[in-house]
Order: sequence, then C-alpha cells, then structure tokens
Amino acid sequence: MARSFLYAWEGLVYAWRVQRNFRLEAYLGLLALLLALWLGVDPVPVLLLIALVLSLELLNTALEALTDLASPVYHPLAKRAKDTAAAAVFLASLLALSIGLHLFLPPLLRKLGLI
Ligand SMILES: Nc1ncnc2c1ncn2[C@@H]1O[C@H](COP(=O)(O)OP(=O)(O)OP(=O)(O)O)[C@@H](O)[C@H]1O
Repeated sequence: MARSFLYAWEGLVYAWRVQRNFRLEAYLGLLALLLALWLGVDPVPVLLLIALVLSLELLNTALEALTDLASPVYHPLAKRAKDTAAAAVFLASLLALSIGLHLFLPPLLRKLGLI
C-alpha cells in the first residue's frame, strides 16, 4: 500500500518536473482556489475542476510516454494518440475556464463595485 503511494508520488514528481503545462495548470488551480476563498465562492466545484484538469494532464503525460516508447519515430497512429489525449486536456481546460468565469465573474464584479 505505502509502496503504491510512493510510485504515484514518483509519477507526480515526474509530471511536475517535465511537464510545463502541468505546473502551469497547478498554479492556475491554486490561484482559482485562493480567488474562490477571497470571493466567498463554494470551493468544492473549483477543487473538482482542478482535479479533473490535473488528472487528465497526468494521463496525457502517461500516454505521451507510452506513445514515445511504442513509436519513437513518426507514425500517423502515434500522432492520433497524442493529439486525442491533448484534446481531452484542452476540453477539460475549456470547461474549467467557462465554469470559472460563471462562478467568479458576478462576485468579482460586485467586489470591485462594478455592478
Ligand atoms: N511519434 C510521433 N508520431 C507522429 N506524430 C507525433 C509523434 N510524436 C509527436 N507527434 C506530434 O507532435 C505533437 C507534439 O508532440 P510532443 O511529444 O512534443 O507532445 P506535446 O503535446 O508537445 O507535449 P509536451 O509539450 O507536454 O511534451 C503531437 O501532438 C503529435 O501531433
């Protein structure tokens, strides 16, 4: 059990070290969480969206590694695998952005006295 956590931790550290997008998404997630706390917005949907995006980014990273292992040289199927995995992260990020705007915009504008 403890060993499984250690391996998962190693995967997390690897993704953090090599994936600039993973770091960027983690920082943006932290920013969104702090914003939610500041604005008094329910942090649960924010946490769920952060988990969704980061988890998909981790799966994307895993799939990239597997694709590089299976096909180090150009192959149209490798391209399909990588592009489709990247599309999953893109869709989740778009969803997170839309819901983030929906959650944050009204209280933010109120806080700034603009409405
Ligand atoms: N072996 C391959 N065969 C065919 N196309 C590939 C292959 N490797 C990469 N590609 C193409 O290049 C794109 C970028 O691949 P890359 O491995 O650099 O991943 P990435 O999306 O840039 O991720 P990251 O920047 O996180 O490494 C892929 O989405 C795919 O379209």
